[in-house]
Amino acid sequence: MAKATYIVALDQGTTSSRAIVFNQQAELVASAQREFSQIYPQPGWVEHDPMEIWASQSACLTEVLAKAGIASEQVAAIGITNQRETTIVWNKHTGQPIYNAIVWQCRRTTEYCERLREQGWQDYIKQASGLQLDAYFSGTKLQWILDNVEGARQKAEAGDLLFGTVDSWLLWKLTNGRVHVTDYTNASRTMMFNIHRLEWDDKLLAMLNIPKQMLPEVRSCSEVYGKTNIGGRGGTRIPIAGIAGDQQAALFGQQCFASGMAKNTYGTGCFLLMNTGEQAVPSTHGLLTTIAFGLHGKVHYALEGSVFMGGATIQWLRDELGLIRDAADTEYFATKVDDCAGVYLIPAFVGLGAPYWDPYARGTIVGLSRGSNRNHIIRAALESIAYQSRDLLEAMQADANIALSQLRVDGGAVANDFLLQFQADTLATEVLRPALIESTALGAAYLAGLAVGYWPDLDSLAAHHQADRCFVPDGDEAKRQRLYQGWKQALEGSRRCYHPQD
Ligand SMILES: Nc1ncnc2c1ncn2[C@@H]1O[C@H](COP(=O)(O)OP(=O)(O)O)[C@@H](O)[C@H]1O
Ligand SMILES: O=P(O)(O)OC[C@H](O)CO
Repeated sequence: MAKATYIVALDQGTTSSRAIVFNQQAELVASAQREFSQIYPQPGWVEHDPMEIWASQSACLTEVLAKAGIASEQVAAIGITNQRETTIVWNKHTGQPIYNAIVWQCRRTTEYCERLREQGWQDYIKQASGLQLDAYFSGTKLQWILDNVEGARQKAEAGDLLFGTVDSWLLWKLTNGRVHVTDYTNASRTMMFNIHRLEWDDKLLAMLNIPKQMLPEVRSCSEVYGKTNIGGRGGTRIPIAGIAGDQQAALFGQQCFASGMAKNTYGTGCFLLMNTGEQAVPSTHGLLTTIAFGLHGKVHYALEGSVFMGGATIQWLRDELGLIRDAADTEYFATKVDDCAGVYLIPAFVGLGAPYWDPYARGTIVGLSRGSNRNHIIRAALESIAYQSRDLLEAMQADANIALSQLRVDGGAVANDFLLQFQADTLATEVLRPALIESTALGAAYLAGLAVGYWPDLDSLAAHHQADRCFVPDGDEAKRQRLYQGWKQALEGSRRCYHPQD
């Protein structure tokens, strides 16, 4: 009898690398996870060691196969999903990175962005790349490396250096330096890619002074890019057949294949993506236009809103205020009070992301009275996650003119029933939690499996999306509006509390 085969997803996140084995029913068979170092050389700067990323990711791959008890020839394909925007430059002859990876959270190029804004580039960037002019994206990070690492620019111009987001770096390592490729979703986060023409944009490259020869070739999200040898020379050669940035992979894993479907991932931050079909919808409400996936010769676009402080707000309650011992405790405390009693917490600790893009806003707690207690503050923190997501969805619906019928959710914080019920109430929309919340890894597995015929087509995946629970809105419209108005007022206050001239 032929042995069963599996798909392995490599999920390279901001704080850990993971590998997950899925079977043909899209069930999780085994997983392995390794954390790696976060490097903070200066306030606002964030780096990773690319070699540690690779070491942790390849160790997870070996470990997960051992845990699952499967031989490498039973792996039908590998899919890669990754933290996006994080920028790596390496020497193509030696395979050595020339600098640490500059992480998506790193703000070191804010001044580069200010300069580009003064030069009037903002509109062109938005029109060509779909992005806001911000240090979040790879373009200015790559420019910084070429400007600041000795000899980098000359080497890049001589064709000795390669650039990649984390997917490209892993693929290059997995194929022993043979394949230098990225996919549409990762390319669409670089601020160098034209999302309409589906090619590197010469004008943006000139603006950033980036030599084109260091960029990877851009391919679809589901095809065989190359093969990796597990078990060294002479070992089994496994196709690497799927790539997508982690938020796009989650959208795919949640099976939001049709226009108008949306998912929200509640991790450290929150990332809300809505599929807008084959049409790239420009945002006039502070969102990003990005590529959802490229498959079978077609590209689907998405509107995206990202919130910097999601579950991280809960970590702040735990680590800085000491109000809770464990993130899960928040549900117990929040439900000890009937409502927030007018207390709002605005977690603008690092400014505000979409749809406000205000780097100068600061965190506030407002509405405190003599009777306010820690339950109200904990509840306000959870509610802030839901309100920020509502801000995104309101912007999305205004941009795309689509009324959402259901929001699919995933990420660590969706274990919290209170949060999801409150989210459904404030959106007046059903919130659906799937049985398997590993949507990101599942999305990468689907993409790889589709490429090698492990799953024949999108329809064949439908049976694998199982609901765990659907949170139905309470229908109290007056309360919904009143509470949200309070949030909006509190938010305006947080934007006035610090100013660059201060
Ligand atoms: N039960 C819970 N209630 C609220 N927040 C939670 C809960 N469990 C985890 N979190 C939050 O979710 C985040 C972890 O989610 P995860 O998806 O692992 O994040 P990431 O992938 O960004 O590292 C943490 O910020 C944590 O505070
Ligand atoms: O690694 P995560 O899950 O925090 O996701 C990071 C995002 O891709 C950044 O855009």
